[in-house]
Amino acid sequence: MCLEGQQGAKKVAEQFPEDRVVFYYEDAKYDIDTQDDYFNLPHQFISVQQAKDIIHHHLPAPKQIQLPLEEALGYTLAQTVVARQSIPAFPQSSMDGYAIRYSDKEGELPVVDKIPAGTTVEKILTEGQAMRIYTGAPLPQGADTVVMQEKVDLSDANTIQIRDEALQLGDNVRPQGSEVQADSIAMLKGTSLTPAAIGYLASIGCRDVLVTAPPRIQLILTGDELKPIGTALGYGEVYESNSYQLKAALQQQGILHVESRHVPDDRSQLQAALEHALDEADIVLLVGGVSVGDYDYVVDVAKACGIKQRFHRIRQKPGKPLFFGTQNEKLVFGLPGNPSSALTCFYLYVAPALERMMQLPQRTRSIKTHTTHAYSKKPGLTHFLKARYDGHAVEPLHAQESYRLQSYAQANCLLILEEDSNGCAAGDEVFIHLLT
Ligand SMILES: Nc1nc2c(c(=O)[nH]1)N[C@H]1C(S)=C(S)[C@@H](COP(=O)(O)OP(=O)(O)OC[C@H]3O[C@@H](n4cnc5c(N)ncnc54)[C@H](O)[C@@H]3O)O[C@H]1N2
Ligand code: MOO
Repeated sequence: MCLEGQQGAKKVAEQFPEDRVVFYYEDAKYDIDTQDDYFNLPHQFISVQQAKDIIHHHLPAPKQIQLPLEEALGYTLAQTVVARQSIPAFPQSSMDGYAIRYSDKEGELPVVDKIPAGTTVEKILTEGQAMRIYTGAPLPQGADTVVMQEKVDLSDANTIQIRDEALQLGDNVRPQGSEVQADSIAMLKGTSLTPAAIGYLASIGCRDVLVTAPPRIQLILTGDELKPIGTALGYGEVYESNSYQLKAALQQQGILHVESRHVPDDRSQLQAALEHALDEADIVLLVGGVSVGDYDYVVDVAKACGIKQRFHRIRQKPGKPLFFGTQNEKLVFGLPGNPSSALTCFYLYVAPALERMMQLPQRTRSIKTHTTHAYSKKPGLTHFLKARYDGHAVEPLHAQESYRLQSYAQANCLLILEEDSNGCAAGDEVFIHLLT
């Protein structure tokens, strides 16, 4: 059906002057006047880029959570941290040696006291004296310089003579507040919490941090044929493996705790599991049952649970039957059950959504390189081939079938062959999607 000339279609066409707008018959009942109207359509069999745009449009605003520092690795700081105190909190020696007044450096100085690290009583150094001091110890009041112990002659009478031509005022002293001043900005909101960032926050006495929260995720695995690993396979059974790879991929995104549940191909059990998951989670990942078979209930059950379909099926291989829907701010992905398809859909659609929701640094994923081998395909679907990139060129691997993971286990990227292409010849320039 052609909507040319109708109000809604006209307005969309005005907003996307470069694009041709094609509507399926079912969609024609929707009034499309705004970009929101477009994104709210229950799209079918769309392009990879449309799918990415639709997911992006429906992402909820990032949330925040307070975490103990030791659990904050990899998250993004959601609040600027202001230092409560100056660090170092006192002028501190950075060497094992002697604390002196710089103006006394030529004289013979009696060593009148000893200051180990951890000394809690402030000592006072008067003119013409030295004090033994150790790395990390507080400088005595009156001292301004530390001489390394290798650069002095120590007499039997416990006096020192300095042999350090290059000695400068303030040498080997860490001034109070030189790391950070009390009440100044210690770390800006948006900083990625690397091991060093966590160490730095600990060193300034910060115990808990406000970070962008990882979404709560529930995994639902569907299929009568699935058996847990560790048991013997009966006739017609397969090991349930998708939960392992998806949980591992989620862990790489900083999501460590994921609840998963296996449900048989039964409409009411699936509906109960999905309703429970929607109560508990921000994102539900359903796996399997998303295609067109008589036992593929995911799409129907999602609708019965009040989930609005945003799209079903993408013009891509593997992962063609991917479903995406929302219920208020909750996201529901129906990943295809074939293991390669599930993982590829995770990498292409779920991982970028998580990165945005968690405000993680955007990784450069798509790069241009050359392929070592030819690969032919028919136009119509974007192909994502399991492939290995060595820094110079990319090699498409064997075992591209979506039920197989053998070569995926060796892959570090996906080689992208565009929807309308016939494939590639050896040496052709291609885009790859990096996985590591
Ligand atoms: N007539 C058609 N049949 C199929 C089409 C189609 O367009 N027309 N699409 C095919 C494509 S492409 C895919 S991908 C699959 C997706 O199917 P489902 O999402 O419905 O997945 P299932 O049928 O439940 O399972 C597919 C396959 O994967 C195995 N599986 C499922 N879950 C797991 C798991 N957790 N761990 C390990 N293996 C799993 C399952 O046993 C099947 O072998 O549909 C095609 N069919
Ligand atoms: O899209 Mo399916 O994922 O080709 O096997």
